[in-house]
Amino acid sequence: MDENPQETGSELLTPEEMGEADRLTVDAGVPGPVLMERAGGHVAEAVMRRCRAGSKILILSGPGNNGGDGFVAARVLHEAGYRCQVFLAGEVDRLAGDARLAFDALPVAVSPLDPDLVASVLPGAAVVVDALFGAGLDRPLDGAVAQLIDAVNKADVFVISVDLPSGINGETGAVMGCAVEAKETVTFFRFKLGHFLLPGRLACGRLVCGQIGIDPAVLDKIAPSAFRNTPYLWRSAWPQPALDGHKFTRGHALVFSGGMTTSGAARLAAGAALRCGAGLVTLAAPPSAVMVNAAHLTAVMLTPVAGLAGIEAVLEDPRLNAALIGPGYGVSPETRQAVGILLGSGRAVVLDADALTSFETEPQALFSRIRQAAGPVVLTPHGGEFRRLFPHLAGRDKLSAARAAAADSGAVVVYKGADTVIASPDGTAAINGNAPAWLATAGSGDVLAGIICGLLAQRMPAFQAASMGVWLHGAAGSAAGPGLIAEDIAPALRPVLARLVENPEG
Ligand SMILES: NC(=O)C1=CN([C@@H]2O[C@H](COP(=O)(O)OP(=O)(O)OC[C@H]3O[C@@H](n4cnc5c(N)ncnc54)[C@H](OP(=O)(O)O)[C@@H]3O)[C@@H](O)[C@H]2O)[C@@H](O)CC1
Ligand SMILES: [K+]
Repeated sequence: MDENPQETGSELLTPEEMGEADRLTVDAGVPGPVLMERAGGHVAEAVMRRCRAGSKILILSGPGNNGGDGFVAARVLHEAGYRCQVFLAGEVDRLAGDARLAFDALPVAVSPLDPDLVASVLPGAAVVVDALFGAGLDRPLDGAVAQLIDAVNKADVFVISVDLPSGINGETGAVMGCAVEAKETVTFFRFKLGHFLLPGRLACGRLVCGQIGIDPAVLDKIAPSAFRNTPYLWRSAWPQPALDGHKFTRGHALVFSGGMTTSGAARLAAGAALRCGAGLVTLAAPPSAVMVNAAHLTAVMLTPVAGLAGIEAVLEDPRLNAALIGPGYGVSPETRQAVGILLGSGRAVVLDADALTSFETEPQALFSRIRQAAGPVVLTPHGGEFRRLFPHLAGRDKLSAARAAAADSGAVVVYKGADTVIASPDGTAAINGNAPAWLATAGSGDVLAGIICGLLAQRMPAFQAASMGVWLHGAAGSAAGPGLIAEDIAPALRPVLARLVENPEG
């Protein structure tokens, strides 16, 4: 991503919040045309980085201010010696405000947007600037514009989208009818939610954020509650090992193993909990699975735990301060009871996989126990588990579904996927963007649950632990590279953690 993180910040805005930032800036005395001039200037610079003066550039402008940014870019590029051809979707007479001013200042003729005409000139274009629709898109695209977008997507051209690929909803990342598939997207001030939520993220190509003179102080008033999941979000809550500390100050995680033939998931999780800094990790195994676990474990400790009474007994050790249950544990009424015991124990608890599915028929029973729990709780559902626990949220976009799930359950919810959303019951949310495709492999989720449990054992607050866990998991997956299997993730945490220690910005 082409950005200076200090300048760009990690806040993710809705189009409405961006509109508010714009209004506050204009109220503070920066004229709208100045903002548009800078926005169009960033677009022109992106084109100039891509090709030389003399190249042919097609600018597709829409009827609003997104189109206005396109007109500014066209003027700047024309003045710099590029051959610009501008098309307008809509009536010239309906152009208003800043977009109208930018149109009037254009030294280039503007043609009405005829999809066939544009398609005929596409092959000769070095760059197509997509300035059709941005933040103001409020309904699905259809008709001639949809036909045009289809032609642009099929052509082998380099598309730079202004603010958002046209057709992508800036708040949800949804495709509204159809959407431009850009190679690069140039947005302004702060990234928007739709840049990071799928499928929007896939349509954006490379992301660039340019500053246009909006004072970041406006964010104090806007108070955005969604963030990119970067180290900025959680690094200050991460307790780095101190020389005068010892393993007990770094917490003791308890990971529950399934039976003899399903014990691998818990071992993956336990190893990851230890690798990410928990002082001690104990695997609690049913008697049938003690031998198989003993044959595999070295630094992770092992304790036999027989039935629910065994869980009660192991929890008598007050040093065990975080627990994970679910991976390979089995879906059953007994699992529900085991979860109930953990939630009543005051420990930080991570519920994953079978621990979630066991509550499919009575999710409200789980939520009421979570609300009574004295310790923090993190739920880590993938799409299927999410639908089982929160069927009433079907059809919602991922961010609002995750937020509602957190509010309904009282837990921090990690709604997994290529665009994992971490949501807290108070509405704060983070969207993760560093997971490589090859991280979606058997056992990967078990490792993630273990990492989060290990960070909770180190007494990180739940939202920060979950966010850091998701980020570490993605970074380790990238470090391990293609061909990765779940066993590779925990070892790959070492260089990632080393980089974080050296450079807390990651
Ligand atoms: N905020 C800022 O700080 C800054 C913002 N800037 C720029 O402004 C952009 C936002 O501008 P915007 O609000 O004018 O909206 P925009 O995306 O141009 O679309 C609105 C037009 O589209 C139309 N329309 C909508 N849906 C449609 C559909 N499906 N099919 C057909 N038509 C449809 C709608 O028409 P109507 O509903 O009236 O029929 C209206 O005419 C933003 O993305 C950024 O690029 C920069 O200049 C820097 C400062
Ligand atoms: K656009």
